[in-house]
Amino acid sequence: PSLPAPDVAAVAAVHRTALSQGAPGALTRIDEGPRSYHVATGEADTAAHTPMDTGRRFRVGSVSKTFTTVVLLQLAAEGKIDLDAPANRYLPRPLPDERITVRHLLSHRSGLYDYTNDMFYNTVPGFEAVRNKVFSYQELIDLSTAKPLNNTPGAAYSYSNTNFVALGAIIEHVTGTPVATHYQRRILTPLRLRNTSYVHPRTTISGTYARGYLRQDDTTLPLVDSTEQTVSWAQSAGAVISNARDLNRFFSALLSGKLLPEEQLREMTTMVPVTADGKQSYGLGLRGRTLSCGTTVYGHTGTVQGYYTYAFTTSDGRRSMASLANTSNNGTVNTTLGATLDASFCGTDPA
Ligand SMILES: C[C@@H](NC(=O)[C@@H](C)NC(=O)CCCC[C@H](NC(=O)C[NH3+])C(=O)[O-])C(=O)O
Repeated sequence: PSLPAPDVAAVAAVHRTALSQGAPGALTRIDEGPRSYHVATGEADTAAHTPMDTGRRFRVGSVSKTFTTVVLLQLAAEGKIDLDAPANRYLPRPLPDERITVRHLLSHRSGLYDYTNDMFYNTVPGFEAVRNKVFSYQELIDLSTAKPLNNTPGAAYSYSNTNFVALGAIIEHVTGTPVATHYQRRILTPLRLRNTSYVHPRTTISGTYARGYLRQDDTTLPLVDSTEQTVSWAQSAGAVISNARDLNRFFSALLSGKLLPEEQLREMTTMVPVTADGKQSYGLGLRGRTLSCGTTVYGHTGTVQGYYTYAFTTSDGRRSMASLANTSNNGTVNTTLGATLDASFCGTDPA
């Protein structure tokens, strides 16, 4: 079934609303076969007054979780990891509950506490305390396991960055190779994602990029430029840098079966509802959203200081969209930006 054409005017209206709610800039790129649609609004750099453009790189936050999942599931397809084995079989130091499986980590059902709740309770002080820090996976896991599990392993969906830090530790312990190398060899090189990188613990973004601006908890105070940071607090859960074109290519390739064997892609896209209305779901490192027109799209969202990302594609990978607003700690902007999905895939302005 062919989708209605993207409503580019509606995307631009969503951007304008996001700017009115405090985002310095926004970009959306839609790719469908040889066609691409571009909408860029506001500024990529508020000091230099550089206009936003859709080619700029940015920190993608939890969209990184889907990259980590592709590596993990390729290892599963190679027989190196059993998704239903205890995660402890593959970790250098055990998690506190043997019942936690690799699949629980991939689907946010382990119960492991999310250490970022404490780390960023006070947004800017929390960020300033870690922006130049380098953590080991174990240090982050230890921050989590200092607190009790949220739930019995497998009993419930409970989003936690700890899950994907543990998966990064598993990938490196099982293969002896850094996650960065796996991203490069298994995803970035084959798909020619030349604007995507994993440069942890380097704090700078190379090439042409959008600067990110973190809103303070006291919203009357000016935005904080949060562009340079290690993102070591997230790593395999959130430290990838990319741009809209590369994200669209990544998700299109993933959903059209170019990155995983059928068996693993089926496991990844076996979705569990995570909202009462059933419109939002989670599979393995993958979010599902059913839009106002009934179309379900697959991808991930991302939040890292100064950057909100949406990156989604259709079930056949035919049409993909990536949107960025270069602010964060602003839930209104994050919700507003999500309306680019309806405009891009349903061709309507959901307002
Ligand atoms: C939700 C999102 N998750 C992610 O992208 C991960 C990597 N980010 C976080 O857990 C947010 C950390 C705090 C951000 C900070 N907030 C605060 O400091 C709040 N006190 C900010 O908004 O920049 C996802 O999966 O879509």
